Amino acid sequence: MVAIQDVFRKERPQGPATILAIGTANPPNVIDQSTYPDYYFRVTNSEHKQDLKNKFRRICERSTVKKRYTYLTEDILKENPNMCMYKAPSTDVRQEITVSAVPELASMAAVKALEEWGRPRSEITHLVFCAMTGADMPGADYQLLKLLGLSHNINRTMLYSLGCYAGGTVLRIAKDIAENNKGARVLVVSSEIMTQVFRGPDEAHFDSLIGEAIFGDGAAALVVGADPIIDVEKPVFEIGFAMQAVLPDSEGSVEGHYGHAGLTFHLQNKLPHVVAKNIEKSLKQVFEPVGVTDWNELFYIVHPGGPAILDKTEEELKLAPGKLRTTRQVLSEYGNMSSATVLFIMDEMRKRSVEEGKGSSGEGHELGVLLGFGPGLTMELVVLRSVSLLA
Ligand SMILES: CC(=O)CC(=O)SCCNC(=O)CCNC(=O)[C@H](O)C(C)(C)COP(=O)(O)OP(=O)(O)OC[C@H]1O[C@@H](n2cnc3c(N)ncnc32)[C@H](O)[C@@H]1OP(=O)(O)O
Repeated sequence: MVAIQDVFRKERPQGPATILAIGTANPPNVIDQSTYPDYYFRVTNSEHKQDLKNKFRRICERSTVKKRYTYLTEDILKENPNMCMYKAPSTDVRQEITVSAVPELASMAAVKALEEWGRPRSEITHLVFCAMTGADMPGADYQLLKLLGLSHNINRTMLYSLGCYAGGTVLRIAKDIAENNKGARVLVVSSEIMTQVFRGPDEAHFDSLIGEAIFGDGAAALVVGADPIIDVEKPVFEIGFAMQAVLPDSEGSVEGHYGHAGLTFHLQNKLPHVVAKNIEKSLKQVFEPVGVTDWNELFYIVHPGGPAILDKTEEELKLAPGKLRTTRQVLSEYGNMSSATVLFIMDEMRKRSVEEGKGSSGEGHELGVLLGFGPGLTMELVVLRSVSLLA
């Protein structure tokens, strides 16, 4: 008798997983950071908390964020005043908005990625989807499949509640799928809606106000596959290696907890320091075997949890000025969109590299690193290899 594994054994592709297209999307409502403190304290009926408002204004100014996008309008907040308190029963309404918004925004990003990819949707074989919020059954992956008209036979993986590091997680999983299944084409999606996180100010929870100053809504989608079809598929970056680690002495640095008032975020002041002091050890582990010891030889896509994380990372790695400029630009234009942010940075980097006549999609460098951070404190490290832009 033929063994079952021999019947279903898959041929493996020759080359590494490759990013073949990227699309991004944001909801239409724009937050102007310069007027946000006035708006936020007015809409949450907190005008009397003047000291807190002044401190919040300083944080907004120093956040380096200029604008961000949100599903939440003033009308929604007026209709749901409990969302404007620090902690009042409001999970149901938050959930109602998020459950439909997560797949909706995801589909807008995915349509752009699929258009750029250029092949029929029926050739997508796998879907890997992450979202911090909006857990539901069946999940946002199922809703997206319906919205896009994807095959009912694709293999779906839905990852809820990972937090900001998930932008690296989805790439790591997509790499394993693409490199183990010949012909696999993986639609990778991150859709992050902060409706569960928005809340009014509270003096005893200033970390929550840091989230209010930086978080924004956004979705990104990628198509990943190995052995690109020449003259049909256009590689953007190769995924060379991917790993995850829990950083030492980091427990409690970032946590999120669900309750009757949605998702509350807890951030410790030491977070930027913990992140930065652990990066070099991991870079050495990964890059020394391939002969890279000067960290300025790499391009960088770093989850911009806040500018303090980027400042400390630059300092620890002794990076030349401007090495994180694409990361900082995305933070400035969109805020911290949790896991989607690193994928936006990747998109921005390959576009700028073309516009500025760089030799490769990685700002002229061959190798680069994508770093995701989030609850745990968990770090995802993904090594990317750029593609040549020289004719
Ligand atoms: C969602 C996920 O899974 C992962 C994530 O991305 S979570 C988000 C992670 N991001 C962060 O933790 C933000 C990191 N911090 C920053 O970038 C900067 O501190 C900032 C932009 C928020 C403010 O910049 P700054 O004003 O130059 O910082 P700094 O002087 O250190 O702090 C200003 C005030 O905020 C307070 N503060 C800073 N971080 C705080 C925290 N985590 N909790 C409470 N208070 C905090 C400081 O104590 C200080 O208060 P005082 O003025 O009363 O002394």
